Amino acid sequence: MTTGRPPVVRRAPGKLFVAGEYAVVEPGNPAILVAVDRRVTATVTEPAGDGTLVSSDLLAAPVRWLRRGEGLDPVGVEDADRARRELAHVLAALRTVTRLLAEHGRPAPELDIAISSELHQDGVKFGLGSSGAVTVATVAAVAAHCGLTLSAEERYRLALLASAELDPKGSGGDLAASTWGGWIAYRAPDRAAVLDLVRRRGVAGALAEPWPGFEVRRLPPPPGVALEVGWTGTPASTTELVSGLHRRAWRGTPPHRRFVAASADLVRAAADALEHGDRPALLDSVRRARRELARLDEEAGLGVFTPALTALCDAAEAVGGAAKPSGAGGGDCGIALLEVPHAPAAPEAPDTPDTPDAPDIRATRATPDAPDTRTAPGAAGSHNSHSGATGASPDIDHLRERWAAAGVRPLDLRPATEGNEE
Ligand SMILES: Nc1ncnc2c1ncn2[C@@H]1O[C@H](COP(=O)(O)OP(=O)(O)O)[C@@H](O)[C@H]1O
Ligand SMILES: C[C@@](O)(CCOP(=O)(O)OP(=O)(O)O)CC(=O)O
Repeated sequence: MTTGRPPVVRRAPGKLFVAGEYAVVEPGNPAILVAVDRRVTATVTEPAGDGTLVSSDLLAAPVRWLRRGEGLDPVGVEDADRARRELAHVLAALRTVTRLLAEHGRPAPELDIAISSELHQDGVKFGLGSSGAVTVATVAAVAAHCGLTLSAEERYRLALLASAELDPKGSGGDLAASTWGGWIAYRAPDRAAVLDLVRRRGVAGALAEPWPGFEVRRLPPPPGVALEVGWTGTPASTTELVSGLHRRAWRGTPPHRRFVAASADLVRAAADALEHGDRPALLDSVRRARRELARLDEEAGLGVFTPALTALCDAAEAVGGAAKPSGAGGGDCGIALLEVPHAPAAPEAPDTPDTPDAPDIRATRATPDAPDTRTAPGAAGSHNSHSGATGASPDIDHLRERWAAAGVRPLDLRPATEGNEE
C-alpha cells in the first residue's frame, strides 16, 4: 500500500584508478583513485505492488522480486539466472541493509528500487566503476528510506560487505571513491577477515569493529594537470582479469611480491607528489605505474594491455604526458595526465558543496577539495576534464587527434569532489 512517502534519491559517482590497481587487492596495499562527475542514481519508493520491483536502465523491463524465506525470487521472467546476474549488485546491497535491519529486530523493507546510470552508453560500460557506484547508491538509498542514519564509513562498509559477498577478490577501491569522492589514497581491508567478522558478530558488529588493512585518506587534486580519459569502446570483465591473477600459479611468487612492492612504492611517490603539488613527479609515477602494469601483464599473462590501451598510453607519452589503463584493463578506459598552464589557487568558492566526512576523512569533516578551476566554456581548446587547468593546451588537442587515429574516444568528464550523500 502506498502511504505517499516521497522517493529517496541517492547518487554515487564513478571512479578512475590513478595508480595501484591489482596490487590493491592485497589487503593493506595502497592505491590512488579519483571520483568522476558521472554518476549512478538509485531511487527508492514505496512499493507499487507485491514484493520489490527493481528497474534499471540496463534492463528491457523492470523485474519483480518476491521474498522466499531469506532470499528474493524473480517472478514473471524467462531467465531467472540472468535477472539475478544483471541485478546482482542491487540485490546484494538490498540484502546487506535488510540483514542489518533484521539484527535491529526490524522487518525486511518494503520498497521499489530504480537505477539509472551515466556510466555506460547503450548498455556498454565505460569501465568507470559502475558496479561499485550502483552498490554505494543502493545501500545509501535503501538505508535512508528505512530511516537509518549512517556515516560515510558505515555506508562504505555496508557496500563492501555486499560486494565481498559477490566476489571477495575485489578491493573495494571503487566503493571508497564512490563514497568519499575527490582524490583518495585507499588500502583495502582483508575481505576474508571482514566476512568472517560478519559471520561471528553480524553486520552491526562488522560496522563497529576495526577492519585490519583498511585506510582511506583524502588527497589534494593536482593544480595544472589535465586528466584526460580515453575509452576503448570494448567492455572488459574485471572479475575474470582479477581471477586470472588468482588462478595462475603466480600470486605469492617472488615476481608477484616484487610487483606489489613496486606498486606500493610508486603509489607512495604519487601521493607525495599530489600532496606537494609536484606535477613532474606525479606524471613520473603514472609512467612507472604503466610500466609495472605492463610487466605484470607479461609475467602473469593477464591481458591487461589491449592494442587500443597501448596506443592510448603511447599517444599521451608522445605529447609529453603520462598514461595508463584505469583499473583492470583488457578494454574499458585509460587515463592520461598532461601538464597544463595553471593559475594560483583561487579563494574558496562561496557555495562549496557539503563534503562528506572522511577518515583522516573518517572522524572529522573533510576540508573542501580545491575550488572548481574548470576551463571556461568556449575557451579555445577548452573541455571539461581539466582538474586544475585554466587555459587551453595544444597538447590536449594533439592527444585527442592521436587517440582518434587509434580509435580511442575521449570521454567528456572531470574529477568530482562529491561522493555519495547520506
Ligand atoms: N545501471 C545499472 N543497473 C543495475 N546494475 C548495474 C548497472 N550498472 C552496472 N551494474 C552492475 O554492475 C555490473 C558491471 O560491473 P563491472 O563489470 O565491474 O563494470 P564496471 O567496470 O563499470 O564496474 C553489471 O553486470 C551489473 O550487475
Ligand atoms: C584490478 C583491480 O585492482 C581494479 C579493477 O578496476 P576496474 O576499474 O577495472 O573495475 P571496476 O571497479 O569493477 O570497474 C581490482 C580491484 O581493485 O578490485
